[in-house]
Amino acid sequence: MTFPFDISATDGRARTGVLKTPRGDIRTPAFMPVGTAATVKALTVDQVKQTGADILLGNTYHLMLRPGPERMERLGGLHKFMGWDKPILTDSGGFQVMSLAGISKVKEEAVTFSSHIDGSKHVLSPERSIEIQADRIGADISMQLDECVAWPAEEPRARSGMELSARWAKRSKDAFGTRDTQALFGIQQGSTFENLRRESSDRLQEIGFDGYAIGGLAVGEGHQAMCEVLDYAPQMLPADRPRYLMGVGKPVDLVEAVWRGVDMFDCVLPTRAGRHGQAWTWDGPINLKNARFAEDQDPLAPEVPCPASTDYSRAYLHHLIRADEILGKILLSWHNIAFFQALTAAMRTAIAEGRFEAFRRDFHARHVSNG
Ligand SMILES: NCc1cc(CSc2ccccc2)c2nc(N)[nH]c(=O)c2c1
Repeated sequence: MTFPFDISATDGRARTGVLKTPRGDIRTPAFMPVGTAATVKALTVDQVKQTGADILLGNTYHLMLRPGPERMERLGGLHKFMGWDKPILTDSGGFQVMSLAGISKVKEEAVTFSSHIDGSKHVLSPERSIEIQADRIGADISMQLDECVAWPAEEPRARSGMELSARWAKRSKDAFGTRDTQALFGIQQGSTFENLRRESSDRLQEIGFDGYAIGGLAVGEGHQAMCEVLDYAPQMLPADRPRYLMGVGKPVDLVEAVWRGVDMFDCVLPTRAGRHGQAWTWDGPINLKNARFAEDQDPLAPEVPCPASTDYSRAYLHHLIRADEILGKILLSWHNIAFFQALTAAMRTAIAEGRFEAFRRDFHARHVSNG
C-alpha cells in the first residue's frame, strides 16, 4: 500500500512531513528506535512512547531464530507480542545474517546460514523474508532482501551486490503483492559509486515501492565519505516518497543527512552506547563513567523532556554506571532515545520555519565542536 506521505514544508533539500499509516502517523524527519529482539533494550514500550517515538524497528534475523516466525504468528504477531500498537518497520534480515550469523552462503536463490544461537540451519530468500516480515511478524513496513557489500569495495564487487539486490527487489515486490494496510520499501545499493547508485535507483523505481531506503552506508566509510554519497544518492530517489537511511547514526549524521534530503533513520547507538554510560546532549556526547561527574549535582539534560534527563543528578548516573547497575542502563537508554526524538522534533520545526540552515550551523557550533 502506498501510505500517504504529506510533505508540509521544505527548506533547501530538507523536508518535513507525515507518513500516514493505518497504525498511526510518522512525523518526518523521524528517528526509529531499534527493538531487535522484540524489545527496545532496557525500556518498556510506555517509556519508548513517552520519548515521542512514532515507530519502532523489529529485526527479522533475530525474531526468526527466536521465538520463530510461526510461533510469532500463533502469538498474534509482534505488535500484540510486545504491546506496541503503533507502526513497526522490520529489516529483511540479510544484513544481520552477514554480520551476526555463523556460516552463511549468499546464492541467487537465497541466503543460507546457521544460527548464532544454536547453530540450526536457516534459509532466507526474498520470498521467505517477505512472508516472515509481513505475514508472521505483521510489520507495517517491510524491507526487501538485499545484499549490503562490505566497505571498501572494488566496483565489480559493488556492482554484483547492487545487481543481486535489484533482482531480489523484484522478487520481494512480487512476493509482497498488493496489500492495503502494509507497505514495502526498496533498498538502494551501489557502495560509493555514483553510477551504481543511479542504476540501483532507476531499477527500484521501475519496480515501484512505497518508500526507498539507502543501504550500504555507515559500514566503515566514515562520516565524510558517507556525506559525499549523500550529496547525490537521496536525490536519485523519488521526491514524493520517504527516504530511509539504514542504520544511521550519530546526531551529526542525522543533521547532515536531513540537510541532504533524508527522512527516516534508525540506529542502535542510543541504547547500546547508553548501556555503557554514553549520553548525548545538546552540548555533545558525554560519558557518565568519567570521574568529573562524581559530584555533579546537575541533571543530565534539563532541555530534554524525559524523567531520565531531568530528574536525576549526573552524580547519581555516574554512580549507577560505575556500579554497573541495571537502573543506569535504563535511565541512559531512555534519555538517549528521548534526545534523538528531541533532535528530530527540533529539525522538523526548523524546516517548517525555514531556518534549517541556522539550526544546522548552531548544532555544529554547540554539539559538534564539543563532541
Ligand atoms: N548502516 C548499515 C546498515 C544497516 C542495516 C540494518 S538497519 C536495521 C537494523 C535493525 C532493524 C531494522 C533495520 C542495513 N539493512 C539492510 N537491509 N541493508 C543495508 O544496506 C543496511 C546497512
